[in-house]
Amino acid sequence: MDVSKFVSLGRKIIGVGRNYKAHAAEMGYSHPTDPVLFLKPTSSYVTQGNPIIYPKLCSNLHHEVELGIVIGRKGKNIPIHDALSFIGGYVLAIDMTARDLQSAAKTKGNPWSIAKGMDTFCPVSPVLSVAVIPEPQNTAIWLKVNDKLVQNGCTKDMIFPIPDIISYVSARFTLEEHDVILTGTPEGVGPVEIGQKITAGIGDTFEMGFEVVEEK
Ligand SMILES: O=C([O-])CC(=O)C(=O)O
Ligand SMILES: [Mg+2]
Repeated sequence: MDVSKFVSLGRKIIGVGRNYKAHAAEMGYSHPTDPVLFLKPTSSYVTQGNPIIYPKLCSNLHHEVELGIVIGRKGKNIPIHDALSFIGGYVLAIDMTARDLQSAAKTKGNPWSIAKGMDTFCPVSPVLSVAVIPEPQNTAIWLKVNDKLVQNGCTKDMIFPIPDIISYVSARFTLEEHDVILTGTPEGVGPVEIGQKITAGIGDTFEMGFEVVEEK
């Protein structure tokens, strides 16, 4: 699968929040009893070679490194035992979050759409084949800000494992080919600043870099 193809197809980006206990703890969230879902528009995609834009409307932009599942075929009400067969590949993604806008939305009981969905808030790798990630539930994901390692997690620490997420989402939204599910971030989220370089990777298998620039 070619990332430029699925970006242009304009499918869904579904985020799962609070899926790692240590991240839920660092944010002061209670332990969720069901996956917490949100959506990002496809206009938030940004691929390597292009910068992350720090919006003028935001004053606390955070990084959240995540493993993204790329759906390989259409499915509705997918049973947990069959869920892995709906995976067409993976992306490494950064769920960029305007933490100030998210906090304000939480206080008012408003949705997170703006905080999660502004332009360039979904940096993604090219689609990685399933063969590249043989153990998706035991894979290291990490993120550096200017060469300082700030997130260093493992997908084994997910509260809701990948098959459960796919099943849960598909009971609510029909999953379509090339949809992306962001599976949540491990601990260590924090701010990025204009001029910084963000590097994220999957163990020592893959890495990608993005520069943070001011909105013009
Ligand atoms: O904004 C948050 O903390 C929720 C979220 O996306 C995550 O846990 O990955
Ligand atoms: Mg996230």
